[in-house]
Amino acid sequence: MAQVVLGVDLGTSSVKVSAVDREGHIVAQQSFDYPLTQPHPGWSEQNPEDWVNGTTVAIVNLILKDGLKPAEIAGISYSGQMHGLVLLDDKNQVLRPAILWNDTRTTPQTKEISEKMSEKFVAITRNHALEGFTLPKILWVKENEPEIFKQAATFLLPKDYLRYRMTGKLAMDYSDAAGTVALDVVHKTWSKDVQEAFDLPASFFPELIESISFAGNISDSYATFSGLSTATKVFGGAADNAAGAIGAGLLQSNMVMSSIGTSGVVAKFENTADVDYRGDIHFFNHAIPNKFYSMGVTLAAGDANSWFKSVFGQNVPFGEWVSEAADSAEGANGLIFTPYISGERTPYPDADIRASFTGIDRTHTRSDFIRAVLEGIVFSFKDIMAIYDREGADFDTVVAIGGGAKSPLWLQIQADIFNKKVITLANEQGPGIGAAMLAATGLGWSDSVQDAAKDFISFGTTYEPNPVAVAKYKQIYTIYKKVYAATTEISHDLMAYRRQTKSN
Ligand SMILES: Nc1ncnc2c1ncn2[C@@H]1O[C@H](COP(=O)(O)OP(=O)(O)O)[C@@H](O)[C@H]1O
Ligand SMILES: O=C(CO)[C@@H](O)[C@H](O)COP(=O)(O)O
Repeated sequence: MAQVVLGVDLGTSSVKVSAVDREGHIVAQQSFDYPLTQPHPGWSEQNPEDWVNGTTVAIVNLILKDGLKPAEIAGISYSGQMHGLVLLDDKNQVLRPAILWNDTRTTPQTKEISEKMSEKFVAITRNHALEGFTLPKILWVKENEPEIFKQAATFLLPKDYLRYRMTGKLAMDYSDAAGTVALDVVHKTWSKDVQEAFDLPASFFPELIESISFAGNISDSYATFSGLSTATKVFGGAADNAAGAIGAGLLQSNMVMSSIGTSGVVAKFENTADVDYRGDIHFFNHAIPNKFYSMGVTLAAGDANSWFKSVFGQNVPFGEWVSEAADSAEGANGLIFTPYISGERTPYPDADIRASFTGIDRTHTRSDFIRAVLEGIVFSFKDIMAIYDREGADFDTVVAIGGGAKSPLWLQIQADIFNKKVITLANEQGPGIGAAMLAATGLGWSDSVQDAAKDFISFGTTYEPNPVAVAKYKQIYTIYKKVYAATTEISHDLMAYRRQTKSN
């Protein structure tokens, strides 16, 4: 009987479950979409039950439609959207909708954290307290929904909640725990300083495990619900960017990963914690025990493209929509888009900045607008890479993953704007493959995550920078860099106006 592992990629727009055999081949894949609600400007929530139901439908389809036998599924692990707060009461019941990574309601709490702990906070957690991270969300509920917070016994992150529902056991892995900004990243313990500063009891913080640790078997109740076997072993799993990084083979410091999912990420493998970005770039524990990775985030990358298509090209298939940009030219004939539709994180930690098109001309066509959107997203990645350049980090290869890596045109735009070689994976599902590698390592199929990479990772096409396009993009990027400063005050005034009209 051929055994497989399941890599569950719990994304923001959907869950994707990949069944992967011992040789690293994806033998079947199923996904399920779920909604996101935005009840107020800057808010972003999901119902944790949707994650459980979506994952279960995908697993049931793997069994019923793809013919996977439950007894063949040896192990399961996860890649999860990061930072989302799932608050649980003392019976482990969900107390309110999950507050997601792209929810920016917490600006007052981020200020409170910086004022109370200042540089000590960055020294312990290796990050600034940004709106997207979990600790500010915990404080927001404490201050704004005290009746709910009074009932809260513990909290989990999205994929940890899903794992709990599949095994009945509460735990959080280090790579995701680092993104709460309540973890002492170097010492791998919940920070007592953070707990004391914000009056949070130690009992509120869940048990910490490694990404490759055995976390339990499929529970009786979930086996009945899903058709899985209770013999299937479940392993910790990782933050989606840590899982994506290992799934992209990012195991050496000469490589960076560029991920265009709902959000956008540029990440780099860090062998030790010696490098100090002073919080300008996130610094987290890796899914590989005692290794680290750094990363910067564009809050809306694929999402800016999806949003634009949903407004101006609802019925056009994604592939066709993105390909239309080929009818325009490098620099979109002088049209620049900044992708700040949900605020921004790196390098501008600014919840109230908003997107803009600059230079709209009577001659511009839809293809120019689409091209400007694709380019603006990649320019925002270039802004992240500028921090690595400033710190003297040397890399020559970019591995592209995420839904955005399905488009050859967008990949060439990345190579030309970065002026680096861009490599794809044979399958763009980096986080799902990373999750499968964690299960394979946990099961002992491989001695280490690095060892699993030899079987599980196969690269696809290489995109080389074209010198003519590189020169044009260099010129346009110089102009792009001026847009943030030029639009800050206007954006902030408009956000204040929206808040005022919403409350009237
Ligand atoms: N055929 C395509 N070509 C280019 N980009 C695409 C295509 N299909 C989807 N996308 C982009 O991929 C994004 C979703 O990426 P994905 O990695 O699936 O996200 P997540 O894991 O956050 O749910 C969409 O927002 C969209 O912009
Ligand atoms: O906030 C972050 C990382 O800090 C995001 O990268 C989330 O982890 C969401 O990921 P996707 O759903 O876009 O893959």
